[in-house]
Amino acid sequence: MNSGRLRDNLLCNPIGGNGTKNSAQPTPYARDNSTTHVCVSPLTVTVMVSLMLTPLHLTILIVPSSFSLFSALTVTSDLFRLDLARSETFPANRFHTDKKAYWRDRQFVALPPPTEAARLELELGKELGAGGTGVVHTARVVNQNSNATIPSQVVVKFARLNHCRNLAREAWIYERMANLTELNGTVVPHCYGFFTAKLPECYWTSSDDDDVYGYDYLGNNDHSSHPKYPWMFRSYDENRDCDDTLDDDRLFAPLEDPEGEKRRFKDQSPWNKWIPDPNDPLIAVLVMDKGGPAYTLEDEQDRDVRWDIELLLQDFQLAGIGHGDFRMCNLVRAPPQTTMCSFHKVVHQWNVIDFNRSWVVDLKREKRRNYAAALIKPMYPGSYFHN
Ligand SMILES: Nc1ncnc2c1ncn2[C@@H]1O[C@H](COP(=O)(O)OP(=O)(O)OP(=O)(O)O)[C@@H](O)[C@H]1O
Repeated sequence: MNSGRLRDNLLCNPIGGNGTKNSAQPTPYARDNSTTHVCVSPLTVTVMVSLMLTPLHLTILIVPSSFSLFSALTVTSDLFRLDLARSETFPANRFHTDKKAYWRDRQFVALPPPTEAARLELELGKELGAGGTGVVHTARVVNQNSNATIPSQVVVKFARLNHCRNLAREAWIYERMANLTELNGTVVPHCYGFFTAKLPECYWTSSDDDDVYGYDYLGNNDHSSHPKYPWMFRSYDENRDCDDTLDDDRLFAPLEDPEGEKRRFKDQSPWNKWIPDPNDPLIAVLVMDKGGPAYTLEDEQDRDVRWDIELLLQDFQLAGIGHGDFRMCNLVRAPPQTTMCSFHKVVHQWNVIDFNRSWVVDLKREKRRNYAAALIKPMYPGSYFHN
């Protein structure tokens, strides 16, 4: 069962107890549909001790994060030029394991996007992959005027036109990881920000007249598996009028009004009630480091690979981030510029991507921290992971 399903179970069936010790289990935790059994391995013990002794991987970083380096982005291709601005991300509600509900929390807010930061210019390359939310392309860095060194190749994840809200959520997870944890650049690719632009403001560079006059830019009638523009609907996009529901949309327990100034909570976010507007379509993208090939069953035969994945899952546990969709396709070889994980003192060989289904707990405020940490850890390897 993936961690999202496990959390759903918790919401439906309150579970008692912290689990049982079972040294015969090959993986740190074993779970079934009706109850939760938490099996303790040496790695689990490390997490538990860490939860008592360390600041939970949640350190306020003093250096400006990669997420705030740029306030403007230009993406060019043979067909178009897009000028995008940094946009506000979409905060999640806190998942409160004691209350068994999502909860509005004063620390779960979006940061104001930088307006006077540097500009990044990219030339779009080939498509790397596509999924439920978007399409990912390689891109060459043509120019950038920040003081930071960034790799010459990055990736751009385009939301399809109906999935900008989901991408804004993924962006918030990257923003949170970049500002409150050491995960970016060690177990997830560095993310260089979340940018949006209105499609009508796009500049068409194609010399083909059909592209300029009367072309179906939304892809409503394009049924090919690789539509011409990355934001276009794909044949498998069933619901084009709204984005997919997120977990904390349906399980939010309202709180009292927030105190003080207007804060950027989930329910006050402009993304909360966002629906795609076919007459004024929005383009939304994330820019991040390029990882290598995705995990395969062959990789799984390697004990060192399995160990590295166990360690990086531990990093997520300590940061309080449940992935929600932990599958083979969401594990990629770490980018070459990956830095050492300060907790394990190794450079992880793998990185986790795709966070639009993620959920966040604040472990230091959970009454049953070990239980919450166990809940965060997805089954690895397992049938859901092999999907
Ligand atoms: N940073 C990256 N480095 C290398 N490859 C990547 C990166 N990000 C995405 N990809 C590739 O693009 C594919 C699609 O990306 P991603 O999973 O983020 O899209 P999605 O639309 O959110 O998919 P899903 O249906 O799983 O939600 C990945 O499976 C992977 O092959």
